[in-house]
Amino acid sequence: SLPRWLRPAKRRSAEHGGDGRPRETNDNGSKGDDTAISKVKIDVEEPPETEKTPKATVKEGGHAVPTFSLNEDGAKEHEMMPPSSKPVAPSFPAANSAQHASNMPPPSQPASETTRPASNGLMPPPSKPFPNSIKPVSNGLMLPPAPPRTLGPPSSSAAGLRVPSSGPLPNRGPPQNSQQRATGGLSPNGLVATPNKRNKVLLSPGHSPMDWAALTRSNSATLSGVSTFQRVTPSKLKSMTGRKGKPAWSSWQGKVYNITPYLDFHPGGRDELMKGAGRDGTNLFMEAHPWVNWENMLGACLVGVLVPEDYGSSELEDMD
Ligand code: HEM
Repeated sequence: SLPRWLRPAKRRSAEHGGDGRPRETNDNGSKGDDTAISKVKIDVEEPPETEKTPKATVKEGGHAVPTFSLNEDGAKEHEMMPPSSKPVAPSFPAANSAQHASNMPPPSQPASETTRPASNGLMPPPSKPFPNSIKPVSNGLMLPPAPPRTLGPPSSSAAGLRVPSSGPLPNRGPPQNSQQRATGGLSPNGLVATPNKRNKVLLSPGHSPMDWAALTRSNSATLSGVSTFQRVTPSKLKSMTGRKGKPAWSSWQGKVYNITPYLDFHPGGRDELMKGAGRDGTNLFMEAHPWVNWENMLGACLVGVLVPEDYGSSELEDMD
């Protein structure tokens, strides 16, 4: 394959003079492919003899020929080649369609490109041909970016690059996590089976989450049920069950909240929320909906902080 590359270059120089030997060179082998390629080149370089001629023109074209032959015959080899670089190919890849088809009208630009490669093609090292071959292949397999740069070819090449890049639009991962989504994800996992089922209750009118939010903003001072910040012992917490006229308190990460005002607003229902009354509700809460922000929602219901049993006065114990 390599020798072919070299050959085409030479031929190109000679051919550029304006001869129509292309046919001989075209013999390279892949007929079917040649036809396709030839078509492209033909459009670019010489409008003249259409299909049959194209083969000859291609080789003579020099630039086109080498690239073509490589593509067809040695496409595989070239595929493996590193994206080195130079531009001869640009015209080529453009012709290959992927880029051209999508972006630019081939005729005018390709011609310019072909001419360029020719100039380059005369002396240019083997590297050029590779890129070309690579490009066509690359259109399907590899990324096109490198070749266009080196060539610095016309807008068409650039366009081609742009297009492919845009084409493989980023695969976007899972949608952003929202509370709801999180719940959905959890349910499938099965770890939190119950919550997944969304055992929500029908909240009475005026008790929607929005209503709760409005309430906490307006009456924050009264929702805790206490006038001063409390030091709450475990026994005290235990006594605040929400029964016998007492409010329901529940602790979360060392903080004690009065959950009574929230009972009718709790989407999971009063009964569920009451499971945490008089005790630390962290585990229950986390099992049901770890994505819910307890502190934000019940900030207005903050009673105080938990303290060791012997921390306070005996009065607290008497409360039981
Ligand atoms: C302490 C024991 C608690 C239990 C056992 C419990 C249980 C539940 C259950 C079973 C649901 C319905 C299922 C679901 O929505 O996934 C639910 C929903 C909900 N709970 Fe609780 N809950 C508790 C405490 C709390 C607390 C303290 C808050 C507020 C800080 C709260 C806020 C919510 C919210 C906002 C929802 C709706 C969640 C959503 O729509 O994604 N819960 N809860």
